[in-house]
Amino acid sequence: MTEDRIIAAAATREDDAIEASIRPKRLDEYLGQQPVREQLSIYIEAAKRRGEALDHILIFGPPGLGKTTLSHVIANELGVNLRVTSGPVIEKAGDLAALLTNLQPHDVLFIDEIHRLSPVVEEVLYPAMEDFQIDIMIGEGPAARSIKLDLPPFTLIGATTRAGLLTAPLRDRFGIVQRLEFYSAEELTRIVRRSAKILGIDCAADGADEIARRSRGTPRIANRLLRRVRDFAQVRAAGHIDHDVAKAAMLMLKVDPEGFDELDRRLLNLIIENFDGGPVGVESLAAALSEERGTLEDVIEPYLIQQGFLVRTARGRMASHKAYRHLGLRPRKDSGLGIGDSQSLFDSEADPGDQVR
Ligand SMILES: Nc1ncnc2c1ncn2[C@@H]1O[C@H](COP(=O)(O)OP(=O)(O)OP(=O)(O)O)[C@@H](O)[C@H]1O
Ligand SMILES: [Mg+2]
Repeated sequence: MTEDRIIAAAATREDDAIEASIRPKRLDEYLGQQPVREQLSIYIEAAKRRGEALDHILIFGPPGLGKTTLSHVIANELGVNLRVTSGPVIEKAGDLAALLTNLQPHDVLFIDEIHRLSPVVEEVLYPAMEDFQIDIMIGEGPAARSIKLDLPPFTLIGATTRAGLLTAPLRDRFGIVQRLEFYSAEELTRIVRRSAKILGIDCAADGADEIARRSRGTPRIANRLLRRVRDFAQVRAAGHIDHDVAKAAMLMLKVDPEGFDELDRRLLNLIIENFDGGPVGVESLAAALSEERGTLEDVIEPYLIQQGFLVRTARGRMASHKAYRHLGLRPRKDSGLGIGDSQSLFDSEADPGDQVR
């Protein structure tokens, strides 16, 4: 199952527990994502100078890249309260109304998984975002009437792994849209070193580098691998992590030099062996892997695509030459797919199987 993956991008309970100590609180501790940081620092400063609430922000990107962290950072930098909720948790329009009417001026309301809001709740959000007003129904039956309530000016931050699943009217109401990208190995090295320092882990520069390079561009995975390598180092290397110790630990964890685990390799193998290198539709792939389609698309695929191992084409997924080589196989002569053919991560229009959204 995906939850058991050492490199699973979704948060586990252990992650959450350690979270409090290592989650960056200020913009200058939020490493990487340079363009996002630069823009946000300007927007934050400008809103503060004008004494206004910051415009609504939509943050999207694959799991574990720092969406939740960034919203905490934004609220901190603004010096306001952060109220946290998520799309599936807000069941009724009244739940959202209660949250909104309890905000202080300029507060941040963070809605995680905002693509999972119910349509009724979303309707309430539109005037709230646009005019800081909501319409609520008082009473029942013939005596029922609707009244308008004014809200304090606030900032809504919505996070989603799939911007494509948002309805157009909701997406249009965000003044600021930020997409998080996978982190470079250098950025992840800095994140690993920072976390090691906070957690008191003895980790040499080359050890941090090795962990970073196998973290699938994802800070959450980097932090988790750091903890697993620490366990290994404590038992086998007197607690000191260097390049060789990190490498040996990764071998035990079955995380390969590209940061792939067995599931990644199984996916690539499946396309190559069972589907002749592709193209194969995402539904067939998910079924063959016994994984949810959503997990395949949100968690497993994005990094493989970004790194050019997997290619999204109009007719489905294909394994690239890079994938063949990584698995020690010889590319099919006619497959003709180099990395250059890979499409951007969120450009999913090309796959007919994606049009369900
Ligand atoms: N830019 C960053 N610098 C340092 N650490 C980071 C950064 N971004 C994220 N992290 C760390 O990575 C972990 C995961 O981040 P976060 O929970 O914000 O991800 P997310 O995008 O909200 O994931 P999900 O989609 O699962 O909700 C946290 O431990 C956080 O401390
Ligand atoms: Mg999150």
